[in-house]
Amino acid sequence: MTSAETHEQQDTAPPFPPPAEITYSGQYSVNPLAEVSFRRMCAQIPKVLRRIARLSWRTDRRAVQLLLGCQVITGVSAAVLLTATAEAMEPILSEDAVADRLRSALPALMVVALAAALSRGAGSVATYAERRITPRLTTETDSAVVEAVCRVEAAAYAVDGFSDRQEAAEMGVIRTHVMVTDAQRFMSALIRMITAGGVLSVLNVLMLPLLLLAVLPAGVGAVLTARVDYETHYANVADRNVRGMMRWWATTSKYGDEVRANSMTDYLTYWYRALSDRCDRRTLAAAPRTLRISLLSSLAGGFFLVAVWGALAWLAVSGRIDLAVAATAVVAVQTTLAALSQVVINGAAVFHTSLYLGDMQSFLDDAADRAPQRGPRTVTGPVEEITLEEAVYQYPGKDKPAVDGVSLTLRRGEILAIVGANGSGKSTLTRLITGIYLPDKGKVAWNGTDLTEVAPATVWANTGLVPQIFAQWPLRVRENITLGQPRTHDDTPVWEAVDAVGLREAVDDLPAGLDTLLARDIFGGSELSGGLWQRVACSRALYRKPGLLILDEPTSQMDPRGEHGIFEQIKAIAADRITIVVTHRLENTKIADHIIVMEHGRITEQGSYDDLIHAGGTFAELLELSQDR
Ligand SMILES: Nc1ncnc2c1ncn2[C@@H]1O[C@H](COP(=O)(O)OP(=O)(O)OP(=O)(O)O)[C@@H](O)[C@H]1O
Repeated sequence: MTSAETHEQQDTAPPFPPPAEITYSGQYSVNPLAEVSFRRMCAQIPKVLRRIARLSWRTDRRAVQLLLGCQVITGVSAAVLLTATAEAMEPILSEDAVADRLRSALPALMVVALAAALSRGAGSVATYAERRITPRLTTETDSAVVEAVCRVEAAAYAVDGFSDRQEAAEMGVIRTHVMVTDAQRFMSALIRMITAGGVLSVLNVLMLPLLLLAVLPAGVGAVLTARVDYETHYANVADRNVRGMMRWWATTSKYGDEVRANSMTDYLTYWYRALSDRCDRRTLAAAPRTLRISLLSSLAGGFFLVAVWGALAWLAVSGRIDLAVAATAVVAVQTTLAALSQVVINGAAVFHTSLYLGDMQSFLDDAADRAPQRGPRTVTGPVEEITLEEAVYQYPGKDKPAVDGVSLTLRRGEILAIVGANGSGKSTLTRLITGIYLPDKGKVAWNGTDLTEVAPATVWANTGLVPQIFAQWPLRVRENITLGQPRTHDDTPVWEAVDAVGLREAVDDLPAGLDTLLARDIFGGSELSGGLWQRVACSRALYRKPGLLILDEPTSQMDPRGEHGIFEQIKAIAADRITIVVTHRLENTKIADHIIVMEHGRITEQGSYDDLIHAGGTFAELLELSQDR
């Protein structure tokens, strides 16, 4: 094709398709705030304050005690400050000589100065205490979310909305950065408001309700705005989740070659921007609503504020309160007003936080419910036999089972090969055998014990799995091999595992041998080739010396020498364990004692290699195709 033709084709090509509309359905697609009344929303604030206090208490008791002490000092100093101001006003506004007025007011003024200093000091110490709590609280909640996800039954990943709820929970973690600050500011403003309001009520009983009316619209406005923000956030959760995943895929150096050499950059950046624009559109669509809320609440607040000052002026001018009291009232009104505004702003922030914390908590609760609850029995001793009886497994949302009534017996010392077309259920079958998934129907038993009754950790202590797609951990070579096993100071078994997969030369070539960090992106890190990574994954499984060894396409990226070495090794250690090899390279199944052929989730043929090549079935056909070049 000439370059002119290429250009012409590009000119006439249809525009990029926009990202798919991502909406998940089911119970989690409903915004939990949609039906909630304003009163119920406000009622959440004390609840969330208690939760923040509980979380903080668990994180750092002394800092919480310090924080509470500071709150008390703030409140007391606010009351002392106002009372002393009232005392100072009387002599200051009297008819005496200036020097006498100042002398008489001096003790009260000194109390004012001391109370102000105390209040400021308490504020600074409270900030210090809050800074001690916040980072650890964030780490606690963040780690709780990570741990919860790692500990759920693997089947939970396929449940509708699980990953979006995880994304929503992440927002709760982010909010923990500001939640103690918000709660602390809310509490100290509340205390200042109560004390200043109390003093004000003593001066004139009418003032407090008027002041409340002046700030209440701002409070209502702030809570309603938080509600709108949350609605937008909720509508964007699924898109943000996918955008986050795509961001990682598009920017991680592992896929950099593919992105560049296949000229994917334009579409990926367009896609990313289009999804961001979609989120922005939802956010912008909400802006007029928040503007309306803000304007209306300011208008109502302004009206009542004018009424407050008007009332104060009227009380003073009509002689209902004397000038000294009026002057103190001005200070009290200012203090109460500032405190009330802070209460309202921080109260709304606490409410806003409560929404995200609620999501986080409900995700953690859901994840706890999805943690394995299988039974207390354990797998002890060597794995002698694994049996499957009519095992069926269907992924959520799928209309056909991935494994559909498989019966099988595996005995120690045997090698089983599983073959079959893509999507025929091979990997799912291995997940059932290892107990990663429990069958919907039928039974999987290890040494005669049904896996539904066995604590899964005791099963997985006996398994070694090389999955088709394995993780390339950004850890040192040593940890990449020993990951999942108890730590040991002795490198001998690590080197044995390295030698078993023919990796010694490559490890010796690395700058720091077993201590080399296998992460190209990190300073000082190194990278391995695809085949060498696959050898690392195999050595990880062999290092475990498992009772059940499962290798799902373990050598797909290896050179023939490497592949031969691995299969020799599998044969050499097969006597002590059950071994399963999933492969499309049918030649490799020669090492197996027994081969099963899967089609549409069922076993359609089985036998030894020689049986199957002469049976004239799918196996023989696939083998012939693989040799037809
Ligand atoms: N996590 C999952 N969620 C939903 N469906 C899945 C999941 N994993 C696999 N499936 C579906 O289950 C069926 C069997 O998949 P499985 O991965 O077990 O096949 P396989 O034989 O190992 O395929 P391959 O040879 O391509 O590795 C397929 O229809 C697949 O789409």
